Amino acid sequence: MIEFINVEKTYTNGTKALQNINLKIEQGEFVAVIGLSGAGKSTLIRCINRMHDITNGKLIVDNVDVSKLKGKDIRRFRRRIGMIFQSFNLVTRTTVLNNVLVSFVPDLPFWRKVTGIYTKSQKIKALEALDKVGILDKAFIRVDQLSGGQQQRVALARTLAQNPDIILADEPIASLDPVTSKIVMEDFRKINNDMNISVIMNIHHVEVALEYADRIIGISKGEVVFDGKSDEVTQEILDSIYNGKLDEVKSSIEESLVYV
Ligand SMILES: Nc1ncnc2c1ncn2[C@@H]1O[C@H](COP(=O)(O)OP(=O)(O)OP(=O)(O)O)[C@@H](O)[C@H]1O
Repeated sequence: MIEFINVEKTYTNGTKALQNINLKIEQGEFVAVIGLSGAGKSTLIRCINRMHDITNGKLIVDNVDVSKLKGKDIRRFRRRIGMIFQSFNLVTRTTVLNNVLVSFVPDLPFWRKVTGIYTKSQKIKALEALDKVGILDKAFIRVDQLSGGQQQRVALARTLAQNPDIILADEPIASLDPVTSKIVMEDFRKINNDMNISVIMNIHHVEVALEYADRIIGISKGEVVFDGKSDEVTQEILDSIYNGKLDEVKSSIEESLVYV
């Protein structure tokens, strides 16, 4: 379980990105975090794996007080939390399989890191992860020959290979067209349903969030203004989360897709 208790985050330049955050997210939930640009969605997600430190309050993940972790313990903790970014973060000039195998690097002894020799069982795990997201046939293809959606699925496979309990996804479909977005969202749904991995996703596409997530957390100016089931979300609630600017958000998403 992920628990935020009176969490506050103020950046060093004085920007208060989060305040009064109180949330409990159970294992296996599929949560979408929505809100205007600058509302604090990314900050909220990135506090969970200590990419950002909280300034006040407590953040507990499976009985671990995240703020108290140090050195090796942070790295060990992060192994249980996969992170997916809008930009995929792949090494495009090598194969799909090599990109997934990278997830094992922190576990390798020094000589294996240098020689890049992975064990048979690691290779099997990597191939299984590719199979789960439906791109096993692409294992030996260079990443730069794949479409955006396929690249995001490689990133998902790389995360799955590390056997996480939680996947944090920061705008995973922001640079994908609607059809490809759907395919990637189906992967998230499958992983969430079949493997009981919690998915916490920051997303601009409201309709997609409502379709795929079980729970919606609406953030406005660093505070939670809605927390409930997707099917409880009404137009009024969306207006309060987006300060009445939802149409502007939708048209800016449509404009950005013209350039995909
Ligand atoms: N590293 C940083 N240093 C200072 N301020 C930051 C930093 N990162 C984010 N902020 C500020 O914190 C606030 C919340 O930002 P955050 O990126 O969490 O919002 P967001 O809802 O994810 O926005 P977007 O949808 O545009 O990504 C904003 O005012 C932003 O300018």
